[in-house]
Amino acid sequence: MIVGVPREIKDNENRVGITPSGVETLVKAGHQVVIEAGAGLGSGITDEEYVAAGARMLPTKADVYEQADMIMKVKEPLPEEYDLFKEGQLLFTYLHLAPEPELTRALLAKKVTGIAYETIQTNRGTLPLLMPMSEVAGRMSVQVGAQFLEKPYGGRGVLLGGVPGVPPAKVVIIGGGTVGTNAAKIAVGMGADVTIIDKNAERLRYLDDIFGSRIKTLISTSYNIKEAVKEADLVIGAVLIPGARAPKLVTEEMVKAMQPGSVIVDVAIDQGGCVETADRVTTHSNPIYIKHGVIHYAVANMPGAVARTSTYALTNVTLPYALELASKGLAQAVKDDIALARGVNVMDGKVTYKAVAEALNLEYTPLHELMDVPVDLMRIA
Ligand SMILES: NC(=O)C1=CN([C@@H]2O[C@H](COP(=O)(O)OP(=O)(O)OC[C@H]3O[C@@H](n4cnc5c(N)ncnc54)[C@H](O)[C@@H]3O)[C@@H](O)[C@H]2O)C=CC1
Ligand SMILES: CC(=O)C(=O)O
Repeated sequence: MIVGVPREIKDNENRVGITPSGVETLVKAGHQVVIEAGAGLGSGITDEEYVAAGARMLPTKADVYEQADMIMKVKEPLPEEYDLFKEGQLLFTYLHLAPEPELTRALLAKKVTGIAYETIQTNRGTLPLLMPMSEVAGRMSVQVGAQFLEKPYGGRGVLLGGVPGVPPAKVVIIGGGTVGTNAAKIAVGMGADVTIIDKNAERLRYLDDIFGSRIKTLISTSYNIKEAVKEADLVIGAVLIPGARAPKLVTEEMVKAMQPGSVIVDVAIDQGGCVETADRVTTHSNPIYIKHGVIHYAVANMPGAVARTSTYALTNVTLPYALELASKGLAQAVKDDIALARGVNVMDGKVTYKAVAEALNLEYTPLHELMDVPVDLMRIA
């Protein structure tokens, strides 16, 4: 198979879909890898390193899309890439289709098979291709939140850890999964007063076990969220229902009740955001806006800012699946690996992931109607 890796074009997206080590693995398995010139530079990887590992560099993105059977990248394609899709091409990347009707339409029209990193899910319910980037974004969320709480950045002028004689800042994390846990690690380390809210009591029990008395936990109800958010200096949105639009748990009224200069980092913005007033996606170039006096940070590719770390963390987990797809072909790969099958969001002009179809009000075609996969594919043990 020819695997193609284009350069990322989202604002300040410095990650790349493959490393030289990944190129070597694919080439040794008998595949060809074509990479857009300069694709790795943002992550500190030169064209020469790719060539030494066995890749062919191509001058333009169009060349890569034209030659590749499978496109392997990081972020969802942007409108200028839609015309480059080839019918039947495999697209292996983060897709986040629920808030992206136009991209979904383009993939359906070109009959591209879109395999979304973020919905590949094991039988235990874990999301192995989302996890490393959630670790990065969770850790970053507290870093950026602490920065924007500083007065010169428009914040309340509050130091996360406080100092002796002055209490620490209150950090409220909504969603205690990978992002939430990693945010809590950093916030606790900085000495903040941390509350984690989740709908899953088992998860809260686990977090209570690992953090002990250094955090407070709250079950997710609208009342608890309202009371916690009112007092918060920093709110971190970290909920996820795989594939679906994020539920709007923090309402505009709750945001109005926050102190001016407090900060919201809605990490879940890639799935539409869990804060009602996080009504637009921001970029690394222009990361915040202010609404009701509260700073909103809603960057959908946070790990792109720490590209070197993130590229290696991401490709550690994507490569084994890419190798399965390239070596076995789609049909055999999804038959053999149910986690990978759960990643198929669109194929043959049909939406094959239920939460995406529901979010976009499109017809849903279960994958087992198109491929040899179990009828109860989405049943998580
Ligand atoms: N903006 C960015 O650059 C990045 C965004 N993300 C996004 O961050 C979000 C969170 O990802 P992960 O932590 O990996 O997901 P996860 O699945 O590990 O955790 C999500 C948590 O949300 C909880 N949850 C679901 N509904 C809830 C509700 N109504 N109230 C309270 N809690 C609820 C779940 O119980 C779970 O513990 C996702 O949308 C992910 O795509 C991840 C990485 C980078
Ligand atoms: C998860 C995701 O969307 C990102 O890492 O950019």
